[in-house]
Amino acid sequence: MSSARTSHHGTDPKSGGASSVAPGDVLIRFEDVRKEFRNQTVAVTDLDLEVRKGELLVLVGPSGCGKSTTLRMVNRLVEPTGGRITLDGEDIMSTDAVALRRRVGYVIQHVGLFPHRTVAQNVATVPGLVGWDRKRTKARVEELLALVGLAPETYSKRFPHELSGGERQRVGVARALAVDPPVLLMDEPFGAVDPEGRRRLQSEFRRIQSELGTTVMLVTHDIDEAVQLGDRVAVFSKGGVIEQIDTPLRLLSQPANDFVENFIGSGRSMRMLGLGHVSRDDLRPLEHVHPGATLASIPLGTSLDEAFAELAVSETGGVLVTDGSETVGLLTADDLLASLRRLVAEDHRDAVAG
Ligand SMILES: Nc1ncnc2c1ncn2[C@@H]1O[C@H](COP(=O)(O)OP(=O)(O)OP(=O)(O)O)[C@@H](O)[C@H]1O
Repeated sequence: MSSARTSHHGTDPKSGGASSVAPGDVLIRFEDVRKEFRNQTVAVTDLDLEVRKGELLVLVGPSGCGKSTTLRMVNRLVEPTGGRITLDGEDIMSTDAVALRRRVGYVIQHVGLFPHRTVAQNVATVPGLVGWDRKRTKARVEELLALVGLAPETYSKRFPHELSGGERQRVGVARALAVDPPVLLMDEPFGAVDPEGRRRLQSEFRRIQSELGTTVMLVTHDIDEAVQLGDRVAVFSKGGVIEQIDTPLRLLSQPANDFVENFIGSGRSMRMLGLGHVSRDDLRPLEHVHPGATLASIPLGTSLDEAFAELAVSETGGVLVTDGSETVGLLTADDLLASLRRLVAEDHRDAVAG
């Protein structure tokens, strides 16, 4: 994972450690940004926000709080009415809007693929606009399709109506990544996918993003998606106000105020469990297994919430943990709790070090 995974915090949950980040590590900066629409709706009041190079920053909050407006100001689909937004130090208002949009990928829920163009032609849209030759474009399209899990030989020539919703979403992601933009803006990108496909797509996307080192701002109203995907999560309230910006674990373990706590809602601890994974350090030796006991087994790397579900139905209070075909240890409820505590302590240590 890129260095962005190791987040550094200041002590102010609303700054998300802004003061501790070197200026060169910030890719997008919002300074006192305001957006008032013609009908006098103030969607964003006075926003200060820094997006660090290589991080995946999630904007989450209730409907109508200004998340999409904030996102769309970065590529000037919406123009700010006050303050300043810089991309790599350059004021976006003095950058040509078309050139800006070529540097900033944009993925929305209803992907907006061109219906009469094949998958390959859709992915090749921006390379075509910026004048890549055919050979380079073809190689890039194939590389990207493979990256998002769509075998080029099967999918290149299909049309959007010949794809499932999840496959269309993947094509949308591949298209947005085609010229390797330094920034990707994503507005509810996985919204159209069923829950199971969504989880898979989320984790695949996470892998791709960290491989490419793309800086991502992603909008969702789903707190589960936010804490699963984000290096940091900004919780918005009405008027584009940031109530807290922190790592997922800090957000869940130390909500800054009642608004954040209510927004996260019940199930905070289960969500925290979802952030951890069973590792060798959690296990006790196999001697602890009761002779004659029949235990379920789970692989190393299973998320702690799934491990918890197995433990909840285990008659002896333990599950075996495997690495490939080998059983490597026993996990009990106490071990699971210890693992969660360690996770929180490590995150806290990072925060203090930052
Ligand atoms: N073009 C527009 N003209 C006038 N008001 C607008 C416009 N676009 C958005 N708004 C208003 O600005 C506020 C913020 O909208 P925005 O779409 O940014 O919220 P959001 O947090 O992304 O919501 P959702 O999760 O429902 O998409 C809302 O009150 C919305 O009605």
